[in-house]
Order: sequence, then structure tokens, then C-alpha cells
Amino acid sequence: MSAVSADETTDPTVRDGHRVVILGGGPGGYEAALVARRLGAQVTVVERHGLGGAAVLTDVVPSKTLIATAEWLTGSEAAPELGVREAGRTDVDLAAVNARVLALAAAQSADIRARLEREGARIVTGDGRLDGPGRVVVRAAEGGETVLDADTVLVAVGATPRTLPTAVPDGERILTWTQLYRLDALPRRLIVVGSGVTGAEFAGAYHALGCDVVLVSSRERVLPGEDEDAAALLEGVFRGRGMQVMSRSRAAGAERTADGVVVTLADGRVVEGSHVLLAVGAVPATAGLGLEEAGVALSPSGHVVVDKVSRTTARGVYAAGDCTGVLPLASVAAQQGRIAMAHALGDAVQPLRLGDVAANIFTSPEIATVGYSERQLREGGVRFVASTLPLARNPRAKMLGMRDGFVKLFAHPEAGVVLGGVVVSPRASELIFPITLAVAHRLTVDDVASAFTIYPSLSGSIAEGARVLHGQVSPGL
Ligand SMILES: Cc1cc2nc3c(=O)[nH]c(=O)nc-3n(C[C@H](O)[C@H](O)[C@H](O)COP(=O)(O)OP(=O)(O)OC[C@H]3O[C@@H](n4cnc5c(N)ncnc54)[C@H](O)[C@@H]3O)c2cc1C
Ligand SMILES: NC(=O)c1ccc[n+]([C@@H]2O[C@H](COP(=O)([O-])OP(=O)(O)OC[C@H]3O[C@@H](n4cnc5c(N)ncnc54)[C@H](O)[C@@H]3O)[C@@H](O)[C@H]2O)c1
Repeated sequence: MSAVSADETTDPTVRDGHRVVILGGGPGGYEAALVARRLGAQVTVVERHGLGGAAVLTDVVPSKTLIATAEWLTGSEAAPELGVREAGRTDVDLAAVNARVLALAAAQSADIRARLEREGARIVTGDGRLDGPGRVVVRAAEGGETVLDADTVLVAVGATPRTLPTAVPDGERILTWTQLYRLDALPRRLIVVGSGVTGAEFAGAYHALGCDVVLVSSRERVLPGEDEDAAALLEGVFRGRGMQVMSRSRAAGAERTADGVVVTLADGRVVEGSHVLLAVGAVPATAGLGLEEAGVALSPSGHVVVDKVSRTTARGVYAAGDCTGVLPLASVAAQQGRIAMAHALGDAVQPLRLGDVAANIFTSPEIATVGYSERQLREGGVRFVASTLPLARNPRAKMLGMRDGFVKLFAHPEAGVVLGGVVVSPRASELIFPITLAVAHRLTVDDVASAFTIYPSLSGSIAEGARVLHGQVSPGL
């Protein structure tokens, strides 16, 4: 066993010898490491797999890279309307797609490692756990332990796919999203269990790649929790493309058959396919880390309890990212990590503001949201005015042959301040930004309406939506 302490460092940039140990090298961990280095701390990142975490190696980067191929294929849907004749069959080489996905993920992970090393962070490979609030013990895969003493510990260990005891992934036919990239041929019929964001993204992508897809949704409609109009639109698009969407259908289990899989539903129905993807949520990777023993409170779901500056219940121990369950997005994980380091190292701190977070569902069309949702406004009893402009009325969308989508804005009925918005459209992830700026900087609908937009452009619908709201806002009501 070897022990490392701040006294051993000869790094001249370490101003105060403050020792930060970060458990987990995903966005929560590596963004925190960069901030801590900038603030002069001695930083060690403990990572058992690869830098970039699940976000880079199995979740965000691989899924969005796969979706890039799917998007290219869906882009041709409007071809006949635009006067383009199909010259022949388009085939997807899934082995090539997955090789590209994995190469891109590996390269990004290597970039993050190089950046951290360049910035002077130390990277220790192995399984870390807390031994009290100020000490981390790392066990290397090849054996041997390293003890790291710390003034501040950041727990950013992420989450892993939830599975069902009656549907045990085998990596071949019964799969979690982390195992999909091993496939070298398109599944004949893919059953996606779970219609949250993960299920919807993969169901849409694999359908676009050419698979027969069945989406098993335990709820009334896909994407529960998202804007209802957006979810209904997407479900309609999925069905219109020929995807089988099974509503109110809870999977009880999945088993392999001679040449595929069978999923049994809770009501006894069975669904046959060649492969099944479990997209039934994630569990925080907090078990067995010595957290509670170190005084770190966990919620009943196993998430680390944190406040708005990422403090846990143990002094000197912070947590960020999916292991906190605050909002499982890479952007939020990164922000929580940065905030934690700023707080621990005495820099200016802005507590986490979830109301400003922008999110995007990478389906076709995409669904981007920011600020308050319509449900939050209604359930919170907040008075608001709303405008919804269908994309089909936008001149640029007409030229591009786009029909499915809309721009929705919410504003305060007196102050006119933009409270939130939803964009459903191709590349909604890019189009949401003006609304994000409006929400973040408390702009009014008149501020948005008075800015120039390109004619013709999809963003014209955002300004037009704001102009519609101008007529509904009554100052001094
Ligand atoms: C399919 C899918 C697609 C997604 N797409 C998006 C998207 O498009 N945009 C978006 O914003 N979010 C997306 N997300 C969410 C995003 O992946 C997470 O919010 C993000 O990964 C959280 O970052 P993190 O740092 O908390 O954890 P992670 O990225 O999970 O990193 C945690 C790291 O900690 C390591 N670790 C765990 N335990 C230990 C230990 N004991 N010792 C050492 N190391 C340990 C793990 O190996 C891992 O590398 C997606 C999620 C999924 C499932
Ligand atoms: N584009 C993105 O930013 C992106 C992409 C993927 C995930 N994420 C993040 O990850 C979070 C989690 O999303 P998720 O979709 O992985 O999980 P989730 O928990 O949101 O959705 C899982 C769904 O599976 C359903 N389900 C559970 N058991 C089932 C069963 N036995 N049969 C049928 N359905 C069942 C649940 O009712 C739920 O609707 C999201 O809220 C998001 O923050 C983000």
C-alpha cells in the first residue's frame, strides 16, 4: 500500500497545497478537475475505466454518433417532395457504424486524459472508495492499493443501467445501451423496453437504420414527463413511420429463444423479436463506496444527497452528476462539479439554477426544452401566457419539406419575461439557444421579438412566437 500526500508535490502551481481527490472521470469529475487545477489545488482523479466516463464511452457520445447516421437517413424522407428520385437501396453497415462510434468515443476519452495531464492533474486508475471523509483508497485491477489523503473529495461516480431480475442482459440478444455497439449486423426486430429519453432515442435511431422496432412503453404515451404536445407529436411520427408503439405495456421479463428473444408483458402478452434493449432507467453507482460510513447521506434510491453548491452531509465531501440524481444530464454534472470546486476552494460561487437548464432529446424531430415546462407552470399555480407555432407554417420549413414540429413559448402575463420554451424540429438542439439566452437573462418577449432573424429561417418562428405573445402580455394587469 502506498500513500500520497500534498507534501510530496513539487508542482510550482500548487499554491496552498489543497488536496482534491475526485472519484470518477466523467463530466462531473473531469470538469471539476480542470476548475480545481485552475484554482491551484493538487488534483487526483480516480477512474476505473476511461476518462470522459460513461458520458463519453457508453452514453452520450456513442448514442449521438450513432444517431448522426440515423439522422442522415431520415434526412432523405423529404426527398420525393423535393424532386429527388431514389437511385437505389440504401444499406447500413452496422459494423462500420459501430466501429466509427467506438473510435470517436475512444479518441474523445484520450483527448480528455491528455488535457487533464496537461493541466497537471494526476490520474489514478482503479476502483476508489472512501475510508472516512478525508481519505480515498484505490484498488488497482492488477491488485495493490493506493491511499490518497484529501482536504476535499468529490464523488462523481455516475450511474449504471437498471436491469430487471427477469431480463438479465447477456450482451448478445438481451442488451443494455452500453452493449449495443458490439452488434455487427442490424437486429431483425429490436424490442426496446422503456420509452423514456433513452428508449425513444434508440427506438427512433434503429428504426431509421432499417430495423423493425417495437417500443414497449409502460405509460400512456412515450416520453412521460416531457412536454405533452411534443411527446404526442413524436409518438405520431414514430407510428407514421411504421414503428410499433405498445402503450400501457409493462415488460415483466425477457428470455432468449432458439433464434431470438421473447419479452413477456405484465398482462401475459408476449412480444417476439431478435434482440431486446433494456432502457428502463439507471441506478446510481454509490453502493459499496463507504459513503454512509463517511457520513454522506444517501436517499432511499441510493443517490447522494447534495445542496445547490454540491455539498454532501459530510464536511469536505462534495458530489456531482448522475450519482446525485439532481438532473441526469452531462451539462448539469459538469456544472455541479465546477460549482463544488469553486465552493471548496473559496472562489465565487453561483448556486445551481435548474430553471435555466436546456435539454434535448435526439430523436427525429428533436425535442429541445428550456426553463419552466408547461406542467411545472400549471402545477406550481404560476400564471403564464403561451404561444405555439407549428413548423408547417414556417416558410423555410415549407421549402425544406419539414412538417412535424412546433415552437412553443411561455411568458409571464404582466412582466412579459420569457419563462420557458419548447422547440420540436430537426436540430432543435441548436434552435433552442435564443430561448435559452432569453430565459437565462430574463429577457422579455419584446426583447426577443425585436431582434432580427434571417428570412427565411426556422428561427423566424421563435421571434414570431414572441410577437404573438406581445399581444397577450398586459403590463400592469
Ligand atoms: C444513452 C444515454 C444517452 C445520453 N445522452 C445525453 C445527451 O445527449 N446529453 C446529455 O447532457 N446527457 C446525456 N445523457 C446523460 C449523461 O450520460 C449523464 O448525465 C452523464 O454521463 C453524467 O456524468 P457523470 O460525471 O455524473 O457520470 P459518468 O459519465 O457516468 O461518469 C462516472 C465515472 O465514474 C467512474 N466510476 C464509478 N465508480 C467508480 C469508482 N468506485 N472508482 C473509480 N471510478 C468510478 C465510472 O467508470 C465513470 O467513468 C445520456 C445518458 C444515456 C444513458
Ligand atoms: N438526450 C439526452 O440528453 C439524454 C438521453 C438519454 C438519457 N438522458 C438522461 O437520462 C435520464 C434517464 O432517462 P432514461 O430514459 O434512461 O430513464 P427513465 O427512467 O427516464 O425512463 C425509463 C422508462 O422506462 C419505463 N419502464 C420501467 N420499467 C419498465 C418495464 N418493466 N416495462 C416497460 N417500461 C418500463 C419507465 O416507466 C420510464 O418511463 C433522462 O431523464 C435524461 O436526463 C438524457
